[in-house]
Amino acid sequence: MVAPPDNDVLWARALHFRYDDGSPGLSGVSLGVREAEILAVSGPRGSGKTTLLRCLAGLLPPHSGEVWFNSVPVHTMSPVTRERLRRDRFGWIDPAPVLVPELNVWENAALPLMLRGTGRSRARTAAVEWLERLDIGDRARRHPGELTHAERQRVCIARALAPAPTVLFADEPTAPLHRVDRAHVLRTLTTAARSHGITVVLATHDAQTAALADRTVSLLDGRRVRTVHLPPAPGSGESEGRAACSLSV
Ligand SMILES: Nc1ncnc2c1ncn2[C@@H]1O[C@H](COP(=O)(O)OP(=O)(O)OP(=O)(O)O)[C@@H](O)[C@H]1O
Repeated sequence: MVAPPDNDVLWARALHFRYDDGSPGLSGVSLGVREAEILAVSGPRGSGKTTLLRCLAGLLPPHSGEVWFNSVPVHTMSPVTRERLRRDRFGWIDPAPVLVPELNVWENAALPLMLRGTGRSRARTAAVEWLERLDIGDRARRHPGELTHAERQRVCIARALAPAPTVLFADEPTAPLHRVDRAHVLRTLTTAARSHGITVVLATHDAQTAALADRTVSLLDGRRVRTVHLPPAPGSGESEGRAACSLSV
């Protein structure tokens, strides 16, 4: 095993993953994520973004390849150790909001902190602070069933940020939001990450969202690719746009 570079908080080498039904999820993806970096993973639907995030977060063990977190191998960890790593160091935002219906909004947002052992009162303070930053502080005592879909997603984002994870995996985090809402929530998320030194791995198929990141890696059919914009063909007008092609890297 080759140890990863010191300044990469996450490092993956030659990840391969195939689903039980034979669908190829990843075919040899390597990448490094630097500390406090916001890295966008872009690509069309089905290109492997979710699969890559799940492998990096220790949710899916790759069939081959390596994942390292802060120079510690994740791919050889026992399931219990990986679970503890996810609980204590990682945050996760899904494209659709999933909350515990029996708990109110602040209890939902405080849940990961309480699972880490933070007392109820401190956890509530931290959760409410994040709910306020995301403009839903006034819903803190409501239950998820009383919220709109977009409000529930904001709660999920507050829940992921409240414990200040070392790495936040955000899989299309603003998919359920309207365009105006989306810009505000993304700005809150990226500003929070930058001010707290949180590393973010953000899956998105939206170029505007990817533009907020420090760097983008692109996937196509489970492989990393580089998109090259070709100059317009001689004689064609600018209005016809520019062709692009993807090269495996
Ligand atoms: N649970 C699953 N079982 C079987 N195949 C799957 C499963 N999840 C994903 N796949 C397949 O693996 C490939 C990569 O899917 P993945 O969800 O990682 O892509 P994605 O880029 O995140 O797509 P999207 O933007 O639609 O979420 C696709 O061909 C997909 O159909």
